[in-house]
Amino acid sequence: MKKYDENKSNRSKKSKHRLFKPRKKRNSEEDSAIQYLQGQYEQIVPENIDTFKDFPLSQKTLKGLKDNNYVKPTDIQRQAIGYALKGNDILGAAKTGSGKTLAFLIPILEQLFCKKWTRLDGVGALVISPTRELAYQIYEILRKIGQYHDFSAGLIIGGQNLKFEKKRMDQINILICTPGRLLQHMDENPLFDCSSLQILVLDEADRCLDMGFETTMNAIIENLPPKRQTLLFSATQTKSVKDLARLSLSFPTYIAPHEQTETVTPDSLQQSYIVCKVDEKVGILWSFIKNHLKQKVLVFMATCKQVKFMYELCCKLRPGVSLLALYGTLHQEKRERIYQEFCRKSNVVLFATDLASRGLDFPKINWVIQYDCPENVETYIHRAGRTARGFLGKGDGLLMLLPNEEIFVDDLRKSKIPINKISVDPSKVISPQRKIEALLSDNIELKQTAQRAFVSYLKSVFLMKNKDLFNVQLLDTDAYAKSLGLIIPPRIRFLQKLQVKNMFMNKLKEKDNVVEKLNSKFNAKTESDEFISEDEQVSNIPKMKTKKEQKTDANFNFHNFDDSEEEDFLHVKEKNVQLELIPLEIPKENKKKAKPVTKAAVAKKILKKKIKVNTTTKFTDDGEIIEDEKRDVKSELAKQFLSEDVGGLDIERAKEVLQEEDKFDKLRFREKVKAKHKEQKRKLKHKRMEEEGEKDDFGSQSESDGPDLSWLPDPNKVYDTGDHSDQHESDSEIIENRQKVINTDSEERYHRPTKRKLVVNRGISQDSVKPRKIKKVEDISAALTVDEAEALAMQLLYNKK
Ligand SMILES: Nc1ncnc2c1ncn2[C@@H]1O[C@H](COP(=O)(O)OP(=O)(O)OP(=O)(O)O)[C@@H](O)[C@H]1O
Repeated sequence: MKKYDENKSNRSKKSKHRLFKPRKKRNSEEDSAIQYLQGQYEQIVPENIDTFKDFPLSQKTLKGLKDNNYVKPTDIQRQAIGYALKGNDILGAAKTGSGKTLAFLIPILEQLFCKKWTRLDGVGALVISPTRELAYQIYEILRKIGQYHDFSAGLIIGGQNLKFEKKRMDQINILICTPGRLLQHMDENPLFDCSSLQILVLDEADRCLDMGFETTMNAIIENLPPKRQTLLFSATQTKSVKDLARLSLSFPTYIAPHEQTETVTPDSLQQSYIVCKVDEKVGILWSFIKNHLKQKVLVFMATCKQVKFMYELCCKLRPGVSLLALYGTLHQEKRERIYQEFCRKSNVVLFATDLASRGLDFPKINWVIQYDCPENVETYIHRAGRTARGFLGKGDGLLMLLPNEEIFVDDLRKSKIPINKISVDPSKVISPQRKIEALLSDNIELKQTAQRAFVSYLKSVFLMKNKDLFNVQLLDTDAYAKSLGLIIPPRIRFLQKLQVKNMFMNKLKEKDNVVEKLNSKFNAKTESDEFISEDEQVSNIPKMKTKKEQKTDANFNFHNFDDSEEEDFLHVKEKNVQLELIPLEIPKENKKKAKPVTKAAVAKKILKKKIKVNTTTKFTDDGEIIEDEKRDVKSELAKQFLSEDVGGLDIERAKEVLQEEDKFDKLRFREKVKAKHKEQKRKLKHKRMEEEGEKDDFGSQSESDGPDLSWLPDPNKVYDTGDHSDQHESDSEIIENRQKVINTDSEERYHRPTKRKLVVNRGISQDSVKPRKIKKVEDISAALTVDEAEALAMQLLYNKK
């Protein structure tokens, strides 16, 4: 309250600058009104309350209620408001749709009014709701009935602009929030301060305090001032002492106006159930929708994926009514839009998860269908309670159960829920299976959605706590897949794993039985063995097996277990009981004692073995190590640095080393670039040559044909006189040489290659381009004897003539 006083003084300082005289008068009026109201609190008798005016409420609140047509309080309002005004902690339980929201909003307004709460006083009341939609709904009702008050109210829920919320947190008096976002502000927002909190309200308290929100709620409660008023409301109120202790309630008043009534659900709610096979569900729901086109229907399903699929499928099948879907994985804006659309429309079907099961007050719902069996009775009550709300509300509920789920009806009846079995007229059920199959074959996305829906449903059944009620093994998965239009049932990995695990457990059990048998047999045997001579006993002891043999025996028997093997198994065991039992019966204590291998231990081991971690060694085909240049250090400085075995890291030194290494890296890089350029050039050249080759193919003769020398004059015609027989040399060598000389000579005359001139022009030394053939002539002349040379000269002269 200290802060409150400080703020009051601040306020008076500020007000000096304004015209404040008339306000002073009003203040005194207000004070006396507050005093009067507070004096009346002790005299409230719930039974005497007929209208809201009978409560000692402020004019502002009464006006707000009247404007919204709230004249007569409901049972829970009549009983709870009085105690709440007195400042008692309250545990309120009343049927769904019985007006619990006003039962806590009116006391909040009144308490803050009586304490003259202002913006500067910070958070005075905190309302926590399990879902965003419910928080939004409470916020809207508060805005309506509190319109004449000067308090500021804030809606703090996930999916909204956190920055925007953060800036305004210090100006909010009444905070409506979801647990997650509230904790986020508590942790991250320095402007958030709830040290002067007066009232804490948990709507759907049992849900807020259950396992799902446990840690978040514990953290929130820790941050709240212990001196406060706490109000808990729900249709299925928690009575758990543990929960109440968590909230440190001080002598809470338990208010349950409907506890003595015959039913826990609204009287105007007509409830029925049907039993059908899992593969009939889609057909029945589709037929129901087709037969209730002029109604407002809410269909609850177990998972988001089912909702998504059913919504998309029905949209494609076009039943002739508006369709909506509401589930947690949708974007917040979309969720809000759908919520409002469903509130507004009258002929509409909404597919939803349990997100919409608690607290939401959709107006005038005709039917609530529970397509999948609810987790427990509480969930059933909240789902069904979305219809038949308020004073005049009426509605119907339909629960669809599988044959094995029919036992759930007993639980419902035990919990005072009147429900009747009805049967479906098969002639009225139109199964859209063929259409669905056709749609799925055309639309791969829809098919994938169907597959996900299929798996998610099985998973949800598998994860349910109540195994008597939910048994995934009893589901005809193939038929169910077909009903969703999936001709080939999707793989259900978690089920396959489960089956393997079950098999494993069964075999273990069988083994345990065998071991027990063996133990008893062994005991019996040892007793009888006492009468056998020592020698005989020795001969009966089998040869000791090595550990490895024991292990393989055990494994073998384990994996290939059948009756015949059991015989062998028993036989062997009888002889060597001690050995065979070891691998089978691993004492649990021993298992526990096994030290977990820590990362540090692994690192130590590696260090001991001197293994260089994070290194890769590459080998050639011949087994030689390929050196990785990138990893090896090159500079002397780096080598020295690595060889030093000093703990820690000298950053300056490491920098120097890196700089040194950098030089080598640059060199390596340059070399690489050069090699790359070279390769590019080579490729370019190769390409050019190929292109030239291609040109030849099209332009002239191909290379393989050789150059066309047909235009050259025939050397024989040029040099020959005609009679070759006379000129035949006896010596073959001379003929050969002579021929060469003739060729050279003719080449010189007719084919002086221009290329050589070009080469000379480029400045290449003359020696390197010396015509080889001239050299050959020199060689030849050198190799000839004097006589031969003379003969050759004569011949040449003769030819010239
Ligand atoms: N005094 C009243 N007079 C007329 N209508 C009322 C009054 N109180 C509540 N209602 C109407 O009754 C409906 C249900 O109220 P509310 O949502 O508070 O119920 P609830 O008990 O919180 O339900 P649930 O358990 O499902 O959360 C609302 O439409 C609300 O406007």
